[in-house]
Amino acid sequence: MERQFPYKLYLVISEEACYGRDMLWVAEQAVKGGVDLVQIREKNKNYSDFLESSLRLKEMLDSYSVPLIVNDNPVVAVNCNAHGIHVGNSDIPPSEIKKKWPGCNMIGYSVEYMEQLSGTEIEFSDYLGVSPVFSTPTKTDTVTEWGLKGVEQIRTLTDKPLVAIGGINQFNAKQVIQAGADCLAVVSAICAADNPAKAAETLRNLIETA
Ligand SMILES: Cc1ncc(COP(=O)(O)OP(=O)(O)O)c(N)n1
Ligand SMILES: Cc1nc(C(=O)O)sc1CCOP(=O)(O)O
Ligand SMILES: [Mg+2]
Repeated sequence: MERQFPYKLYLVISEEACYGRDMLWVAEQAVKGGVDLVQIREKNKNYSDFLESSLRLKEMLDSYSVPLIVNDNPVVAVNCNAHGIHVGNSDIPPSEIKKKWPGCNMIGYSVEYMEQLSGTEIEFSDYLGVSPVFSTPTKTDTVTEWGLKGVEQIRTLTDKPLVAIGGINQFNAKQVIQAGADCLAVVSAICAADNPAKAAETLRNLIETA
């Protein structure tokens, strides 16, 4: 049985997404509200700034026993002793990550095409990002808007844990879980909220009662 995935609410965070608020503060509030997995996703930082932010975030998250996932960059991930990495179709594939980073605890892999589900990379992945469930201004270089029907369909085709991402908020969270997602990943629903702790708590309650 594949679906050993204890995480339910996944914060994907960057400095940019916090609109001038301290990223560590936003992340800590989110964890207090119920986030149980965090990904640092810095698309515009150089290596040393990305690493420095990751180290600071990791230190804070360690005090709550919340794992840190690094987006895209295995060197940053290894050097901040992250729990794992998330990669997509333009990144180093999961099979290569497994070879180069044997100590990696978790590899997330974005699914943008149905064909990926019958490919070999899936076997090397610990969860699949359903990418995106709904189109979102936060990330516009996406392919298929899966929608709820897409989540349902993917659910029938794999036993891998499914992390839904893209346009998820308090108004659709329950439906996305009911469609078959194991975990919801959000950027703006928490990072742009006036009260990130409250936003996380609301989402977490919706997930738990879906
Ligand atoms: C949980 C989760 N799912 C999907 C993605 C997207 O990854 P990717 O397709 O590699 O795109 P970028 O995030 O690198 O722009 C993700 N980051 N996290
Ligand atoms: C990081 C990311 N990946 C996506 C994908 O579809 O793979 S969508 C996305 C951003 C999600 O932001 P928001 O919660 O603000 O919609
Ligand atoms: Mg990527």
